Amino acid sequence: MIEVLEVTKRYGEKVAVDRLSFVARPGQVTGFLGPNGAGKSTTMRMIVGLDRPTSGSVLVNGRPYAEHAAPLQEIGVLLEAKAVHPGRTAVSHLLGLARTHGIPRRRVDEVIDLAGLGAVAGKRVGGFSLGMGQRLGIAAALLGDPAVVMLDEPVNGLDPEGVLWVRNLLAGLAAEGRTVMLSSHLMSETALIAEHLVVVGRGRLLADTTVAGLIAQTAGGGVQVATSQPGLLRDLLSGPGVTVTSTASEQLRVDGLTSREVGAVAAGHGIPLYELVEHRVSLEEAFMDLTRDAVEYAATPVLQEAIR
Ligand SMILES: Nc1ncnc2c1ncn2[C@@H]1O[C@H](COP(=O)(O)OP(=O)(O)OP(=O)(O)O)[C@@H](O)[C@H]1O
Repeated sequence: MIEVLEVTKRYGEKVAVDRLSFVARPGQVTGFLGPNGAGKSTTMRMIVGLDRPTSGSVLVNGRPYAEHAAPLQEIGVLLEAKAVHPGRTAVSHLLGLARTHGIPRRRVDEVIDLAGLGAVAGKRVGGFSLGMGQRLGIAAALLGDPAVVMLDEPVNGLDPEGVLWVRNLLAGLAAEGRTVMLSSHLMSETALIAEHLVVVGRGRLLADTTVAGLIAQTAGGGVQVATSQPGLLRDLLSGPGVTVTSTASEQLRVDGLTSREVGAVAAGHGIPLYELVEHRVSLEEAFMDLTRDAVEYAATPVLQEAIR
């Protein structure tokens, strides 16, 4: 379990993380989402003691990271995939890490297989592609068979097969009862992997929810209807909590009712419908809606104009 409790991190004037609280629980994948500069990496660094909160506290399996005698066996982390000596081979890098914790060679071979690195295990890391580096970083994170796995942008640089591999791997780790947390700034991709979502912007918590919850809390898109009798249908549908607007000569947009309810009213009065579409808000729209005011490096209208 990872517990982030009222954490604030300042760098001089800059507030990178602002009274942030959330819990990543065992048995599920938590997606840690936010636009660039939202404070995700800073939070992850504080979770593993690489940075100290200005205030608040962070616990891994009930204790601050530094208080664990064998931290690799508590939490496996991928923070910077390229933070490996380029002259080392994948095996020597993992063996070096394993020795610090008395982890047997057998486990090194296991994680090499698990990460699909068998063919390149004896090659120098300096020649690895970004994707291979990510796989090596994930192998290192799993080395200590930890109860908590935390990965910063794990699918960055992976091809579609690699993305699928990460997705299945993380689902498997959560199914074994581990706490899995991954950061990303891509909503649609994260929604395929994570069930629990923690969304941050400018260091603050914007949402602590599920994929379904995020969609539900974003304003719905209404129902679009096309009929030969828009006036009659409009009168029949109008009522408390329902707004009906005319969008074209035979088209209406209905807010406050489902497509099923609109269809039932039309059928009940013998009104023919040519179109009945519920506009669903996409996850990406929901995410952008939520983080709109928290994007640090948004293109200004002038810039957008210049790009056109
Ligand atoms: N060491 C530092 N000194 C000063 N400011 C910092 C430092 N580290 C991070 N920041 C600032 O804190 C804010 C949060 O940065 P952080 O890297 O945690 O965001 P992020 O969500 O991980 O972004 P990205 O998706 O771009 O990696 C940013 O405005 C960043 O410029």
